[in-house]
Amino acid sequence: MKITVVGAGNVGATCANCIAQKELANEVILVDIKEGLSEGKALDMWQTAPINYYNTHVKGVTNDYAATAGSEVVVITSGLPRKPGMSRDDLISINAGIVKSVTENVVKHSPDAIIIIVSNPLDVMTYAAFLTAKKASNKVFGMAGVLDTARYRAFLAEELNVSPKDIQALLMGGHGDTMVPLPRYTTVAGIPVTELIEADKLEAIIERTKKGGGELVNLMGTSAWYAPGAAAAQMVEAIVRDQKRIFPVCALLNGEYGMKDIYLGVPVKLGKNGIEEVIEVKLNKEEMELLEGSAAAVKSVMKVLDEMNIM
Ligand SMILES: NC(=O)C1=CN([C@@H]2O[C@H](COP(=O)(O)OP(=O)(O)OC[C@H]3O[C@@H](n4cnc5c(N)ncnc54)[C@H](O)[C@@H]3O)[C@@H](O)[C@H]2O)C=CC1
Ligand SMILES: O=C([O-])CC(=O)C(=O)O
Repeated sequence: MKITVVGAGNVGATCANCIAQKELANEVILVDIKEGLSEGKALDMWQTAPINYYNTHVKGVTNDYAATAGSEVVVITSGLPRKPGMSRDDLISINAGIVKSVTENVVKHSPDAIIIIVSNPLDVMTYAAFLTAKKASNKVFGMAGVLDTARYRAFLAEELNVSPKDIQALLMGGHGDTMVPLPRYTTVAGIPVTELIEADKLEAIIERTKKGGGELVNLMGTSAWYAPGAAAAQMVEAIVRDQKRIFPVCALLNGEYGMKDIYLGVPVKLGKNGIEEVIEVKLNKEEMELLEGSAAAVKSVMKVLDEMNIM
């Protein structure tokens, strides 16, 4: 079992480290364009193996896709992160070209790989990778919902003073400020969250979740990496261990939720075949309107991709 992570920056290195610590593969290849960066980070990680007690060997390479050949899962994190004052969508002109060229290289050497996109703007970059890879959409999808629900669950756990392990939640839509946390599908050990928290406090948590990425960008001057890296690794785990986990994932819709030809966050079943099912939960009128609003925001960024004419 070989897994590749492209981009040895903050998110990619964290993701590779999580994959190694969970022993999800014999070998993890970490790729970057910056000479020495992936080699150095991989060597540093490998030196934690005797301390953290794992066998997975992380190897770093500079732009050498031959070393990634035969990977079963590839996580693409290469691209610029945003700075304070920017939106994720502002990254499109640079990141679209990066995601396209990286995807071409990945597919050339690992034609059967399942590809998970992390680069922003997430929904549109995942669509770009799908167009480039020319693979079935169950094998090309994006990570955002696992992270966004983790933020939502962490905020709720803190407010309610309960274990984050006991919070189950669903969040749909694009990975932007229009994302749609769903209180009707949020429980604390099976208890509807609305029975445990005042409406105004829940609303404040929903608003904080929607802007959760921006909160961290403002604090650090660049975007988050611990939770994003761990979230992508959790998706890899569901695939390589064929766990049939239900996660919100950025998936191509083909009529589900009345939408087509758009990548959007929806609940799916993840297993060894990648997306094994897109789950259609019942949404009420208000929830559906929010999801449609989020889809419209993603479509407006898809238009920019179209205008750039690089796909
Ligand atoms: N989907 C999500 O929920 C999240 C997405 N992100 C996105 O992930 C991306 C990476 O973020 P960070 O790791 O913080 O950035 P970073 O700047 O720390 O790392 C990015 C790495 O990509 C490398 N790179 C650039 N072009 C490349 C190419 N053609 N081939 C290989 N490597 C290349 C850079 O050299 C750099 O090391 C950003 O676009 C960010 O917005 C970040 C957090 C969450
Ligand atoms: O906010 C950003 O730019 C990075 C990201 O997608 C997140 O942390 O949710």
